[in-house]
Amino acid sequence: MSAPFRLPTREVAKVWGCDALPAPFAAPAGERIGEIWFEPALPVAGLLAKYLFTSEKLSVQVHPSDAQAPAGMRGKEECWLVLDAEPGASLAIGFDQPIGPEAMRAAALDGSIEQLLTWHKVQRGDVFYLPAGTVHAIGPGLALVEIQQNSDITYRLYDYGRPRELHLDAALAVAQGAPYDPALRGHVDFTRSQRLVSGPKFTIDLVVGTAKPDVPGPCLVMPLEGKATIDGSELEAGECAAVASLSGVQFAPAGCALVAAELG
Ligand SMILES: O=P(O)(O)OC[C@H]1O[C@](O)(CO)[C@@H](O)[C@@H]1O
Repeated sequence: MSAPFRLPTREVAKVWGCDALPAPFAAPAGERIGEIWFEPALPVAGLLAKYLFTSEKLSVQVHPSDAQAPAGMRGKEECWLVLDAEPGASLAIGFDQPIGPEAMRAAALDGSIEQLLTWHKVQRGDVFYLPAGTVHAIGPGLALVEIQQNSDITYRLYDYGRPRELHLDAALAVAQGAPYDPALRGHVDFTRSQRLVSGPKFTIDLVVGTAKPDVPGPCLVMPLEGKATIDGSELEAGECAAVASLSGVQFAPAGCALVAAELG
């Protein structure tokens, strides 16, 4: 395979980010890093993988679908795998009760939307798939991997009074005022390989040990623990590569990794 296969990283400072990151990451002095992006590239240009580190709540937000995104842009479906959670850490997905657009607008304006969302207590190994249109907010005290469509369209409904831009009309045009489907939540214990997500926009496999998942084409490879070897070159935990196939990839016997592939 032609080098370089490692995707370049981008550290994104966020008001809700952390000034101390777990190894192998490190925040530059004085910066609160919320996200480490792996810049998408061929042959997997449609997927964006990130690590997220939170010390405060993210905005209450929603993303559009492919059909709802501005012309020429992708929508944003996303999946989270929780790597670490402080005791009591939680994240919000969907609403406790169905809610219409006007009530959602009023709740976003007065901040009560935060209490109308369903806050899920989380722990290491929890997995959530978020279809476009799902209203959500990630809480503090979390480290997670996010695999998402390669899109940076976030419509904020509420930001706890922080001085960041809101996008209420755009958000209300795509937001589903519905409870979260519990079938979209899972849990892994990192002891065995398994498929975490089977579509509709991408697949994600957790690989524990050396056996390769059934992923026939281009994919992202993200070692979480231990190294993977790609055509003889080592890929460390905390790195991510885009490969044309898994044929040249060797997973570590005692490691675990994520493999993500675009669908459609
Ligand atoms: O608007 P905020 O709070 O910075 O959150 C944006 C972030 O939230 C996420 O959509 C995760 O929910 C990230 O992909 C995105 O960068």
